[in-house]
Amino acid sequence: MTTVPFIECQNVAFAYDDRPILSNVNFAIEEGKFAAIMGGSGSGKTTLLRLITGQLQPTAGKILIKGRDLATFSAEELYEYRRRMGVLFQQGALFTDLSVFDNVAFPMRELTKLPEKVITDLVKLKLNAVGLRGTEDLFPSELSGGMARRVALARTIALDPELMLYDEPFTGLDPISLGMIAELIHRINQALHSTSVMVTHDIAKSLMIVDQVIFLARGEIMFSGTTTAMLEEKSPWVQQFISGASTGPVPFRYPAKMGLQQDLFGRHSVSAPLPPPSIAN
Ligand SMILES: Nc1ncnc2c1ncn2[C@@H]1O[C@H](COP(=O)(O)OP(=O)(O)OP(=O)(O)O)[C@@H](O)[C@H]1O
Repeated sequence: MTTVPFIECQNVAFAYDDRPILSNVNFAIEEGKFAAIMGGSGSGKTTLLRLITGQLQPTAGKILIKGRDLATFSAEELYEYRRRMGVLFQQGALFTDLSVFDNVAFPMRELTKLPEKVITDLVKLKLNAVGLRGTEDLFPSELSGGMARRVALARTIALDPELMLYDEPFTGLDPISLGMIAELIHRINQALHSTSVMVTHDIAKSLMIVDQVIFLARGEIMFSGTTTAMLEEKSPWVQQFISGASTGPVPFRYPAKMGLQQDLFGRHSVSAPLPPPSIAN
């Protein structure tokens, strides 16, 4: 019997106005699996995450959630879909004027009618899960970067989401905090059996915790498969990303609309010679 994937992208394309960002994106993530979206800066990873949340709509193709086209969701269905989603943003943005307790309780108070007593117990359980029980009365300014990220993680799992989305959860962390967050994300994924998608640049850590990798380059999928298959992948794009080499097929330059010469001397100056580089002054 074939199962319906939790998320399936079918020939998805997306453009910001007339600027194409993604094309021909096809992949499926089965329920309970953990996928990493990797790729160079500007390759469209966050855009893909926004398409999955329904914040953006594809310009072509379909995104199916449990077999249903996200574009056909009613407002109520979209609300319900998002309510069951936990999103951990880059930097983990906590509300600075709320205590740790109120930060974690926030989604419970906003999205449920749970009594305060139950919320208090749940907040303690969630903080315990990230190793921070006892920090309830602290404010974000009193936390280290790693602790703040863990509080944000506790808030993200407040309502036991069935879909977890992480946008570069390791950014700006020291190696020890990074290891802790990676381990926590892994444990939480195992405990909640949630389907998870993580946008990340950190190959070493993420390959240890995810089941599959979707590798984007120039807005297209260069590789999609298991972590083992990725490590064995011969494509120079993937190889350069894994090795972190500064030279290779991954472009260094933004694709400017005109050449440098035209940019400096005007659109009709194709034949004007560039001056020699000046070392004076
Ligand atoms: N709101 C927007 N309007 C117009 N262009 C945008 C917008 N958001 C992103 N872009 C452009 O879309 C491209 C892909 O951006 P995106 O943020 O998805 O890339 P990314 O792979 O997540 O990059 P990074 O790893 O640097 O965060 C980039 O060239 C970016 O400049």
